[in-house]
Amino acid sequence: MTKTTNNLDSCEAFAQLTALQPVGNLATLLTPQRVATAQVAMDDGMWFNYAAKAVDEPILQALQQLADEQQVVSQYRQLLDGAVMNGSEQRMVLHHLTRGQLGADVVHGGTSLRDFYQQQLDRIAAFCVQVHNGEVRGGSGERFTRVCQIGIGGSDLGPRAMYLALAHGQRSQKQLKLEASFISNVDPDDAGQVLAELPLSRTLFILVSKSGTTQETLTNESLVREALRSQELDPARHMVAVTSETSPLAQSKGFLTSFYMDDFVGGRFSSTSAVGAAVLMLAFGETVVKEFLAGAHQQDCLALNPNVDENPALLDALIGVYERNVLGYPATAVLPYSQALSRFPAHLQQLDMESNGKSVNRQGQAVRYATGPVVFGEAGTNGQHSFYQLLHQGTDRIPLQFIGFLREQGGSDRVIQGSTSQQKLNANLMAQIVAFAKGRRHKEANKVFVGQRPSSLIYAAQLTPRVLGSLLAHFENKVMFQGFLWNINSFDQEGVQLGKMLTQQVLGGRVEDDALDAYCRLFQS
Ligand SMILES: O=P(O)(O)OC[C@H]1O[C@H](O)[C@H](O)[C@@H](O)[C@@H]1O
Repeated sequence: MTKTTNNLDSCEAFAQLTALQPVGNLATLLTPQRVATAQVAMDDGMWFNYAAKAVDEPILQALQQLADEQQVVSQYRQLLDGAVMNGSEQRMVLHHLTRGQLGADVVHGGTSLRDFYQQQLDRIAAFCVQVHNGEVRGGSGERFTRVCQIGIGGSDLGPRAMYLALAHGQRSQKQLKLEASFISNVDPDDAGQVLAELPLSRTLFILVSKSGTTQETLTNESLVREALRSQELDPARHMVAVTSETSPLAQSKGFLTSFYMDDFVGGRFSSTSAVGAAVLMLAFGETVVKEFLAGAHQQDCLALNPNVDENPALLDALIGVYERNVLGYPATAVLPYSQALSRFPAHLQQLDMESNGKSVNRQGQAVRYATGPVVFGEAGTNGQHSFYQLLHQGTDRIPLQFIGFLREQGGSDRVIQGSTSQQKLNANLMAQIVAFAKGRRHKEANKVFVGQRPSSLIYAAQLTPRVLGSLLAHFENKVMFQGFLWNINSFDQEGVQLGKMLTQQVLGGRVEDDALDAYCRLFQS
């Protein structure tokens, strides 16, 4: 029997890990020397620093053994080579291939899928040139100056977070080609508000849906088409589609052109496929997107290293499993000290919680241990004035994932009252790490900080396109490794289906459940 199907609680290394003495005092562990050395290079001057994590040498060694016993890097290699890692849907998992080849040539239906993904990127690049130079124009003959993506879940969160992460920097360097907006929610106020602000005759819409069947997206598509028609604009000259080749959308007419992904790229892992590339290339051009993809590919390469002290995503994943399954922490907070990453926590919520929010293993049996944590977050320092109270003094201990940069993106930083805004931002970040770890004694009970709140820090000189790609892939790979460690399928998402089915009953007037029927009556008035 192969080891790759082992549950976490049947691993010898997990038993050893559980038997180890936890770190007694994070405050004393956090020495200056540890701050300077407890880190793993992520390349491009980027680091994963785990100095303020409650893991000492024996724990790290046990984590290495756990990674070895669960053969997580060899599972990653199998995934890269095109093994069916999404067993419940009988699918390969190929998002890494959208940004480079690391394993065997993966061929499906006679086509090399690396070639397929690259061709789609090339087609998008060629189309973007035509839009940018005015060869492709809107129905009234005007040049496109805006782009608006219609999509939800993985067809919104990642691309939107990536766009927002780069827009200010690109705008300040006068490199922003088209400003982007997004419509996702089926709430009519979402489309209503975005459409009211857009110059429709100059707007190109990208309809993004992998399945081509998502209710919210198709509803919003209709609203957009109606809005265009109401201004006597031909919707077919204002809309492109991004979808999987097998979806109903792939057959439909009424688009300037269509770009494709396939069933082997999960929605939440699709930012580096045509799903993210279309809006990012329209907004920033091909060079920026190539840099972004190169950063992601670089992390994918690092993730092949079996040594945890040289593989940041694996180390991050293992520490997360230790905190979840040995220390029993229920959640994790993502705290980027960068306004550009304001939607990054929202993307990670889907990435992590939709992937690892599972209770059965890959053999379909219930697991008897905790899997994915609750993930939430907010850009610093905004979070400090909101939920940090609970993080500092609440009854749950919640591990923290800080992200920070030496320099801002926009070049507008200036000294105000003795320090620049970036210096203030980073002073807050550093202060928080130490406050969380070390706490403070006080004679008044409500002013005591017990500390012992672990955190890690990813930092780099600046949030460039390449660094952004690295960050994205780091978390994708962390989530993947955690799924392997927990022996769960991180690549399906059945948890969304029940609600969808009941929604259809409500809309079709065929409600079977009496409580749901009662709720329907509440909303009738
Ligand atoms: O891209 P689409 O097929 O429209 O799917 C959009 C989203 O909806 C689904 O309900 C899934 O939970 C998500 O994983 C997916 O990203």
